[in-house]
Amino acid sequence: MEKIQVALLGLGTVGKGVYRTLQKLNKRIEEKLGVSIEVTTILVKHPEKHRNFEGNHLITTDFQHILDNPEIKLVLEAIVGVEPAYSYLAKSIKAKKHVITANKAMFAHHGKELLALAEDYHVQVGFEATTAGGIPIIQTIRKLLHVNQIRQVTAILNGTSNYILTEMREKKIPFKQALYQAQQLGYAELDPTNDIEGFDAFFKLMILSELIFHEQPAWSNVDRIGIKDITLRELLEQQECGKRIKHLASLQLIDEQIRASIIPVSIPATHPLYSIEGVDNGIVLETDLVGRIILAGPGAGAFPTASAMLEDLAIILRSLHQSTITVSQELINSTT
Ligand SMILES: NC(=O)C1=CN([C@@H]2O[C@H](COP(=O)(O)OP(=O)(O)OC[C@H]3O[C@@H](n4cnc5c(N)ncnc54)[C@H](OP(=O)(O)O)[C@@H]3O)[C@@H](O)[C@H]2O)C=CC1
Ligand SMILES: N[C@@H](CC=O)C(=O)O
Repeated sequence: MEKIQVALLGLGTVGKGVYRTLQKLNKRIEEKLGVSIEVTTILVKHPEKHRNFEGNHLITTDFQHILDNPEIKLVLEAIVGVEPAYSYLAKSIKAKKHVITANKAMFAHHGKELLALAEDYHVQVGFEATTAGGIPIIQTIRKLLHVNQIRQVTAILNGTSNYILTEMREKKIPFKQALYQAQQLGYAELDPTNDIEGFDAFFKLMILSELIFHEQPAWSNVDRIGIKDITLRELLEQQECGKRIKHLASLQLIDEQIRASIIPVSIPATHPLYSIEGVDNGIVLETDLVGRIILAGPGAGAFPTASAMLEDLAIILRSLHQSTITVSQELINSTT
């Protein structure tokens, strides 16, 4: 069976989730895709932390090992921050490697450039894991854009914030304790500022805006308020009135202008996102043809994110296989 060598950038919550899922589901992937995936090189920042990590691969801090290895066809990126992630992926693409990323901060800043570069170098970019964890929102939107027009998106896009608000309200615990739990569960980033101040949901909303409207609003025009100042008392008061405070991201086109916001809102039980609880994310798409579509599911964590990255991997490998079949068929046709 053909072996596909891949590199993993990052071996934290997501990196380990991807690695372990590949080990666990190896047989299934082989049966479904007809190829065997082998993680040969893993890039980390602090190699001493990973000395006892299972498996047979090179753990390195030198990205050049990955770049210079022509056998590595695909790079899965799960590191933190805009740089060096963007440079690594741009270089990978120029070396004709396909890339898959979970890094929304980087992709909100540079997704457009990476997609254009990938087109020039005839490789593919997967970014399903950047937005809403395991929910296949990117593929769903892509499928809807052929004929439908998406007019409005209302969503819960940060698993950590939703988890904190749910835990505080249900268990009557303070913000700090709920945040600590979210960190222990691998939902919150190591530095949780982006989660609790709304930047993480902001980056995800900008990625959706780019995908749906082919541009982002001016970042300075987007209202962004996080959840860090919401008190247990406020949550319980709203509950008394039959409402729940949710951290809502909204995107819509008004008079040809993209309007976006990420703010806490008190919503009634009739709202489609009222029952999205815990680490789940929820997305309501309003479209002109099919109408309303609602997606919900795990918005953070090792395995939901691994699911999104590996579905991207499957899509890329299938399309490569498909183009090989097409090319072979064309060759057969031209010789007969
Ligand atoms: N956690 C989640 O639920 C989700 C996270 N994401 C995104 O996935 C990415 C990874 O998140 P997560 O796994 O939680 O983060 P972690 O902090 O758990 O892990 C980050 C990993 O990246 C490595 N790393 C960081 N900077 C560098 C660098 N400059 N060079 C090489 N390696 C580096 C770290 O190395 P070392 O271990 O040596 O320190 C670590 O292994 C982020 O962009 C995040 O936004 C997306 C969806 C869900
Ligand atoms: N920290 C993020 C992880 C997934 O994107 C979140 O909590 O949603």
